[in-house]
Amino acid sequence: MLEIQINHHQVTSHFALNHIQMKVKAGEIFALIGKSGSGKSTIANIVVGQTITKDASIQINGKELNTESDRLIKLFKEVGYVPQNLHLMPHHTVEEYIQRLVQKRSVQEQEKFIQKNLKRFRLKNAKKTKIQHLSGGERQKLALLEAISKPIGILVLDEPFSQLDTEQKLEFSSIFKQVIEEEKIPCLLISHDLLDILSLSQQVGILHQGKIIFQGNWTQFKKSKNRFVLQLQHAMQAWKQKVDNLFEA
Ligand SMILES: Nc1ncnc2c1ncn2[C@@H]1O[C@H](COP(=O)(O)OP(=O)(O)OP(=O)(O)O)[C@@H](O)[C@H]1O
Repeated sequence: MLEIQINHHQVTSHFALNHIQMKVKAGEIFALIGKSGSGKSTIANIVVGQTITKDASIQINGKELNTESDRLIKLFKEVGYVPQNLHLMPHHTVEEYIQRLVQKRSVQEQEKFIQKNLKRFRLKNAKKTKIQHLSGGERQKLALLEAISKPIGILVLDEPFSQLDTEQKLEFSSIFKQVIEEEKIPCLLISHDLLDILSLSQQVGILHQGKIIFQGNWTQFKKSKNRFVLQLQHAMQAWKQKVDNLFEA
């Protein structure tokens, strides 16, 4: 279980996070959505330990990460993080890159890890391709693979869909969901587009000007009369109507 509590975090004189509370169970995805500038990346950075704040608590199974000593580390040790801008070494092939992730293991274990994950992440056909020549979807899959290649207690992804086309989004979603379930990790997923997280997350939180103005499961989302949720529901219905019209025509 991941428990996040950020009481107050002042970013600028005009912007602060206030009263943020989220709980994510093992194997579940909590999708945090909000418009640009609502504070999503600031929350992600606090949860992974890249932004230091004292008035916050980040706990994995009751163990506090946000302590004086852990705040000195650039990224909390138990955290897997896929940032918005990926930093993958461009001149390695996919296979070399994966091997590098597990180079401390025995040769046999390395080979087992490589074969298992080339299959699981559907990267077999790209194994000899240099990272600089990969598609956006392949790069995103490799970044996720890297994040889970060490023992972690939580996983945080910041806008993983923003560089992907529709087909890549669908493929990445399905692999991502399967990996989270298999690894049984609580996951915080940051996104600005509700359509990307539909049927992917168990819970959704809506962030507005540094505050969470709705959080719950999809049944609660459907029933909610919160004005921000209603706006999103209308947008979704409009999309559905467009798709229906296209296929009925
Ligand atoms: N290092 C910084 N210096 C000054 N202002 C900042 C800094 N980081 C964030 N902000 C401000 O804090 C607010 C929240 O930014 P944040 O990046 O968390 O939003 P976001 O929801 O992730 O936006 P986006 O979807 O565009 O990435 C914005 O008003 C932003 O300008």
